[in-house]
Amino acid sequence: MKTSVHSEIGKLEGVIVHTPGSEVENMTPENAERALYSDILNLSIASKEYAQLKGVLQKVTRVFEVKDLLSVILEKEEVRRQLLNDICTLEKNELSRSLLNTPADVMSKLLIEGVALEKNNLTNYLSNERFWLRPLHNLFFTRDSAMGMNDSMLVGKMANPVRERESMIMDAIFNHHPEIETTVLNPSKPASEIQVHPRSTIEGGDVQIAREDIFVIGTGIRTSTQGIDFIIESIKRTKKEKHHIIVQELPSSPESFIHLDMVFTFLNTHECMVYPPVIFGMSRYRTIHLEIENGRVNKIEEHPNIPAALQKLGMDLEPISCGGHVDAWMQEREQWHSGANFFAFEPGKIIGYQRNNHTLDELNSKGYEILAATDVIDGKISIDDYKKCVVTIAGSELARGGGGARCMTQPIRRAKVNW
Ligand SMILES: NC(=O)NCCC[C@H](N)C(=O)O
Repeated sequence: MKTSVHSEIGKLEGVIVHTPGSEVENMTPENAERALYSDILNLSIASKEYAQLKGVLQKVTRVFEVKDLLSVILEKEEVRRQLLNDICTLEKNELSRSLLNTPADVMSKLLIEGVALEKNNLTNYLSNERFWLRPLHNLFFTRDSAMGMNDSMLVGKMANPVRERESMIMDAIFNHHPEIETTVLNPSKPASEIQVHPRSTIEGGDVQIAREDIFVIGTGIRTSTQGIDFIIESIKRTKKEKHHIIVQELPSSPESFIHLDMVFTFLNTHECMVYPPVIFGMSRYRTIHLEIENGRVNKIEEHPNIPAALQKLGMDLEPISCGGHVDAWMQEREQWHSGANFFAFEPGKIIGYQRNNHTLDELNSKGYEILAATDVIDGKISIDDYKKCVVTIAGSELARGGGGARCMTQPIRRAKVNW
């Protein structure tokens, strides 16, 4: 499959996900924060909820699992050696011979779920660590570790060490999987002529492809301005035609504002979801438009907000309020549980959490039919019968991990949009 992501809403043709496994439970309240969770999760409940997301995706597109993709590339001796070596160097572990010799599918599982620390010497006996290789608690948020940008896959440069192995795995998959054809752009392995600032970080939750020539990117605690400068440099070097980057500054707290997609997502050709206090509130969080053409930045100017900046570029978007438009408390409560984090699998057809009632009522008042994922999966209703709909998934446990439907999906191919 050739990767191609020219929008946030084009009909989905391929998506990478990760079904959560034991890695989401392998933490205590004390280290949940280190794992970047707001709470600890119960896997058996999370699995049932996740099955709803995956079940809906399987109805509409081709779904790839990270674990399977990884198993395939680990069959190649030089790939497994290189990847394990890179991981051990990064995580300051000695290369494990026994891990290197495990079958590909077992190794894939271990690289995701972690390897327990053997209490076989004094240091290990006294260590407070439970794992020699830590579990990838956040892998089910596949959105963040790599992102489709037109015909390339940009590998994330994660802001927190606990997520760095995720982007290494994605880099290896995109470079070596026989079924995926793409150009990989990786700020950790830049082309020789591009300087990457040591403070560069980029996570997919912040990067949105509004249109082939317009990227909307959040900057805050996860994606640094230096990370966005890397994207600008790459565009300068590879594209002659005019491209636009709209940068949205984000608050650094609470943790529900980590990524742009927690406060702003595209829903349709003419509609977007917004968390009003951040997107429209009187604040010091600026919206900055950079225009790039013929290898240089032509223009940098500020706009009142993202929809206003997009309107100047010919994209007229009606904002729909997360939490409804009446009560600021409801907006705040529903944003906290990823109420603005929708995933579009076709223009006007989106997936989101069932729990955010006020947001769903607001969408319904704008013509979105509310469909239960279970009914879609069971074939009781067909998505094709609706022009606009929101398919709702259960999300009591999943939301505690800190993300929603957009965070849990990494589209690699979408059809072009008929604007
Ligand atoms: N795009 C997103 O907003 N992803 C959610 C990531 C949540 C995860 N616990 C993290 O803090 O990285």
